[in-house]
Amino acid sequence: MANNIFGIILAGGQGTRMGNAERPKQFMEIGRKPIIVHTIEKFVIHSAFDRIIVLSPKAWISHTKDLIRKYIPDHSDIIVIPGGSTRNETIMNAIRYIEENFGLDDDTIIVTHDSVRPFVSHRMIEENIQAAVEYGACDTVIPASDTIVESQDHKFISSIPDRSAMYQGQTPQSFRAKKLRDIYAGLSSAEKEILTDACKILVLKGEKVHLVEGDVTNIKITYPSDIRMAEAIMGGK
Ligand SMILES: Nc1ccn([C@@H]2O[C@H](COP(=O)(O)OP(=O)(O)OP(=O)(O)O)[C@@H](O)[C@H]2O)c(=O)n1
Ligand SMILES: O=P(O)(O)OC[C@@H](O)[C@@H](O)[C@@H](O)CO
Repeated sequence: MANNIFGIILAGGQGTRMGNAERPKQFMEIGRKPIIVHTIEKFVIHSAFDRIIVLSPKAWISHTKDLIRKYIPDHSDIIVIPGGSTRNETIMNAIRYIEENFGLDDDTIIVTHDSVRPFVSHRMIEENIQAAVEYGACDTVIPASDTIVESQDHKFISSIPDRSAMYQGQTPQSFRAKKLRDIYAGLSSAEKEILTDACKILVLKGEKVHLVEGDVTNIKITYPSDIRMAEAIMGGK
């Protein structure tokens, strides 16, 4: 059966680490355009998506729609709905919307991506779709360039894992949506509490998640210094 494929742009956060009370960081500008617009543009040009669902904080829904109307000429396939209380609740809002409006089955694929990673490439998106169809789930990663140090007490090192087996997670993270939703629904509150991404939902239950090669330029804009880094990357493109 043909896959229904949805792009899920995660923009439901407040950007507290950016320290910018005026607006959440996804609405800040780089290269004279809001970060979220750069990211949406990367998904709009990819023909595989049946729809692109953008999830923003409730208070920023109309602003998001205004930006899309202003910057994205053909925005008929873009839907804007509210995000959730956590990053994974935002993903579950997207899956619920898909189920209610398009139907949800084992062939429904979602490509979830941080709205604040505007330098995602066509290749990463394409390989995410392929891997999600073939393997059911995938994570976009880059090999760790620094040695990873673990400290349980935040004072002394408790372990230094073998760097050759270490990666840094990025996004997109892509899935068969129904399976992700069903496994997430079975997690305890304690299990949900420790999650910082979506792939761990599956990893906690021993499910396989395939690796897709990311890129060092696929940065997540988190702190003020990342804005300068993003402008530099923009300048290089
Ligand atoms: N409830 C949430 C929380 C985060 N995100 C999105 O997930 C991505 C990665 O999260 P992060 O960089 O942590 O964004 P924020 O949560 O906004 O940042 P902070 O933790 O500094 O508040 C962002 O695009 C953010 O908008 C989301 O869709 N819904
Ligand atoms: O919400 P946070 O920014 O703290 O973390 C999000 C990250 O975990 C996410 O962007 C990928 O790195 C997942 O591997």
